[in-house]
Amino acid sequence: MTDAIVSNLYMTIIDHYFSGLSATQQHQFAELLQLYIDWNAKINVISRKDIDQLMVHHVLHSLGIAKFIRFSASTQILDVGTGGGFPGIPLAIMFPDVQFHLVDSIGKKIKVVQGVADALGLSNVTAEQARVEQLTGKYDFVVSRAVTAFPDFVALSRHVINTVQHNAVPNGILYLKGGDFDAELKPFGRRAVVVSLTEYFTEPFFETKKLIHLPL
Ligand SMILES: C[S@@+](CC[C@H](N)C(=O)[O-])C[C@H]1O[C@@H](n2cnc3c(N)ncnc32)[C@H](O)[C@@H]1O
Repeated sequence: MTDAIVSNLYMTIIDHYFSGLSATQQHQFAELLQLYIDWNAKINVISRKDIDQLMVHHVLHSLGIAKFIRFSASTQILDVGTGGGFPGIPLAIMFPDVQFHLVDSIGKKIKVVQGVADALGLSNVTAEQARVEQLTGKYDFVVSRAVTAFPDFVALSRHVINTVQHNAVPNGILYLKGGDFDAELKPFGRRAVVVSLTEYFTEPFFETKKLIHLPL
């Protein structure tokens, strides 16, 4: 199959789960595969075996957050440890009226993120090489996937959460995580809400995948 055909097949998956996308959003999602193939050849941000699974393992996985919450316009989001742009880039396509700041401690990853955002014309995305501990700005939500153990992640990033609420869901951390992490959630008791992504998506990949929401 050519990459163009694979892109079209993937678009069917996105359309299936998210109806009503604009032509611009459809075009941006369809462009992702080729953009990541091209960038990944220069700077490795997605494992070579996983690039074939980009749309499910990375794009749809990121969009699990969009099933949990529809961010209101002008919400400010920080993606911590974005790597090649996940979950921030798919969410920025999904919510063009929401502002996304994507940070990673490794500069070459931010180069990829900036390249992808520029190619897609994502004017709601900024990207910065930084450690979250150094940031002084405030955000309604921190989104993230696969950065560190959850308690450590909360300790590193809780200082950036804004106390003024703009959304139906309380401000806080939205963290995508797989596997068994019950022990990691113990310190937060019932405050941490865990949703299985199988509630949203039927692909077997999501059988072990969860979203944690910690209001802060
Ligand atoms: C396993 S990768 C995950 C990348 C991306 N979130 C994903 O799911 O594809 C973890 C990333 O977190 C970044 N990172 C780790 N600690 C960080 C910190 N304190 N501040 C910012 N980025 C950090 C690393 O540089 C790395 O790119």
